[in-house]
Amino acid sequence: MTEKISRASRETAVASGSAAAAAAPVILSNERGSFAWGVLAKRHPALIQQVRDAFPYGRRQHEALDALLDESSNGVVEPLAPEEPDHGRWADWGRGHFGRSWYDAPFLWAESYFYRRLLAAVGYFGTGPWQGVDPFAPFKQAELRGEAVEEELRALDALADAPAGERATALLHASLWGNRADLGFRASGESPAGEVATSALVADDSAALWQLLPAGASATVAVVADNAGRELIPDLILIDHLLEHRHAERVVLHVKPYPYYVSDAMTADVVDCLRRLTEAPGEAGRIGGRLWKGMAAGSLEVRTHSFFCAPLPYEEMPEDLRKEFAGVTLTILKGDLNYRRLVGDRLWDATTSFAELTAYFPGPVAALRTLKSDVIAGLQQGTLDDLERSGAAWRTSGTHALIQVRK
Ligand SMILES: O=P(O)(O)OC[C@@]1(O)O[C@H](CO)[C@@H](O)C1O
Repeated sequence: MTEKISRASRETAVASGSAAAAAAPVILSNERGSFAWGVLAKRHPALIQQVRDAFPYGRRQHEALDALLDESSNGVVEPLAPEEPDHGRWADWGRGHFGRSWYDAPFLWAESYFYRRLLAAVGYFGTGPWQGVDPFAPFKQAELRGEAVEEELRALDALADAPAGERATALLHASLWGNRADLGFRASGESPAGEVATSALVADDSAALWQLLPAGASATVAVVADNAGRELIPDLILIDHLLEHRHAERVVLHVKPYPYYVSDAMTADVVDCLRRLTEAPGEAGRIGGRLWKGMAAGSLEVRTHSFFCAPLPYEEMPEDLRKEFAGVTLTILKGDLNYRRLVGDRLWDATTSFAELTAYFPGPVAALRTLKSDVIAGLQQGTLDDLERSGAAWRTSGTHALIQVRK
């Protein structure tokens, strides 16, 4: 099966200095059969249904969900209600998209706005009884209680006595492939988290990553988390390894300030994962205990920023976040969405240099991502040729992954 690549627009390209950006169109969702189209046409309606089924919402929420389903399927983009706290910000970000089809807006914007509107529909920021109730919590919790997590935690016992290098690689890969566990995929019945015969790294700069973090160098590492549960657990285990083996003296874990992209991690999810770890027997429990203490001691700190839920590329990050990333030894960005925001949600020529695209980033940066959307850069020509020849849906199915580093 060959992939139908999303349609893209040069006109909607955001201003960017590089010539490569000028040539790489922004991804839209209006190409029927493309990945982006499928997200809006299938994944979003399925998600509305799942959220609706997961809570005993009242009439008001059901009506708002009906209206969102209708608008996003058949209508034009409507602004956020004036009483929503960030109405002004979204009015700015959405200029040019309101009154037009959702499918004609940049994919990144449309997806991001969909999640914001879903929160509005269920009253997440309202003053009523559903205020602050994460509509995705039941899915996250079920995953955390599931057999897969149980098994992954048990497997840590076998790794406890492995040589440090072997353990480091295994934990880095666990964090990387943990990104395949994305509840957004499951909303529409796709399953990148299943058994994958063709798993492969399309780029592997892990040697550069470890070079940036020699043991004992008092490094601070920023980890920008992606999904909760099955991804955040291995992220936390990797963080413990960095701290234990003195690759980092301090780790700052950045999470979302509110629910986003179904399974994205917030502070509450960090707490749930730490609790899951500490309550586990064996090595998992020991790791959980160390991390719990690390939070109190300041070697592990959780932070959040509204920019993490903004429909913008990292190139447009605000000054405070820029300073934050400039001040650390390495920033590790987890997941597909962070990758799209890091390099720009565009149809790059897949061999465009990753280092050039991320030159604006204020410090060394590593992307750990399974491939779940059309965006890809930094591939060797030979790798690209092999992937294209395979005929597989390698860009979007989550069967492939990458570790890319810009020093
Ligand atoms: O950032 P994650 O969790 O790795 O992936 C999120 C993600 O798979 O969800 C979208 C579809 O809903 C994709 O476009 C995408 O990037």
